[in-house]
Amino acid sequence: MKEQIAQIEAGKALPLVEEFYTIQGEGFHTGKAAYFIRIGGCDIGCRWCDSKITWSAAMHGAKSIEDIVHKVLATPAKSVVVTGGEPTLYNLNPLTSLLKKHQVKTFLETSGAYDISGDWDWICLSPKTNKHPKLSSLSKANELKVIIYNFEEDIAWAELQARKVTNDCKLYLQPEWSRFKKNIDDIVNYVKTNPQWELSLQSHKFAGVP
Ligand SMILES: C[S@@+](CC[C@H](N)C(=O)[O-])C[C@H]1O[C@@H](n2cnc3c(N)ncnc32)[C@H](O)[C@@H]1O
Ligand SMILES: Nc1nc2[nH]cc(C(=O)O)c2c(=O)[nH]1
Ligand code: SF4
Ligand SMILES: [Mg+2]
Repeated sequence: MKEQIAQIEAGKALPLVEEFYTIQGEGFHTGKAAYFIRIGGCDIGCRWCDSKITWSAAMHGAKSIEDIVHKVLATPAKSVVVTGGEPTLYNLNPLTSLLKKHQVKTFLETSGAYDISGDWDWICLSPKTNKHPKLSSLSKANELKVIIYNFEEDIAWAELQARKVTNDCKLYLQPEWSRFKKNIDDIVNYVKTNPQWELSLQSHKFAGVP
């Protein structure tokens, strides 16, 4: 157990919830094949989180990064999406350098609430009102993806965060899944009026894939 904790602290092993090869369903890279690594542990507590199973890291066994990458390399995947849970709770330097050693592109999904370790080809930051993103993380984002649950208040939150990212950061509004029907018309109208924003759908859920 002590050895496992040391391995996790060093970023040599990570609490793995699941791994799967699928299609990136959301945001800028939508539609491209990608291998997903979902890491356990998150203390942010979004009430609509679709991955609540990840919240307790202790429920998920630690897996060595060599074993994780070995499974990636057994597929034709050219890119890996590291998600969670909140993956930035961990030291991601060893995992990303091993992936890059094998010419695999590294994509991150994060709330931005913690410092970002690792070497990333693409960072998707989805800011949360429960625990605000760090300015240092916002400045690294290639993509800002704001979830719309309460339309008025979440749009205001989206506009506030958009002021803190770089000029070339892509801006997405993504309907919260359970309130899709309630909010989609307002989101579409907002994008038409404010075309700096784009619509991101969770297309994997429509396609029925993980
Ligand atoms: C499960 S989170 C894990 C990564 C990180 N903790 C985060 O929140 O960005 C992955 C992505 O799914 C989004 N998401 C989670 N639940 C959702 C829901 N019910 N509807 C739409 N998007 C959701 C998050 O905002 C995030 O962009
Ligand atoms: N297909 C698919 N695309 C995704 N993009 C971001 C996801 C995530 O949970 O981080 C996700 C996911 O869970 N599945
Ligand atoms: S930050 Fe991400 S994983 Fe954590 S509760 Fe929110 S959506 Fe879920
Ligand atoms: Mg998901």
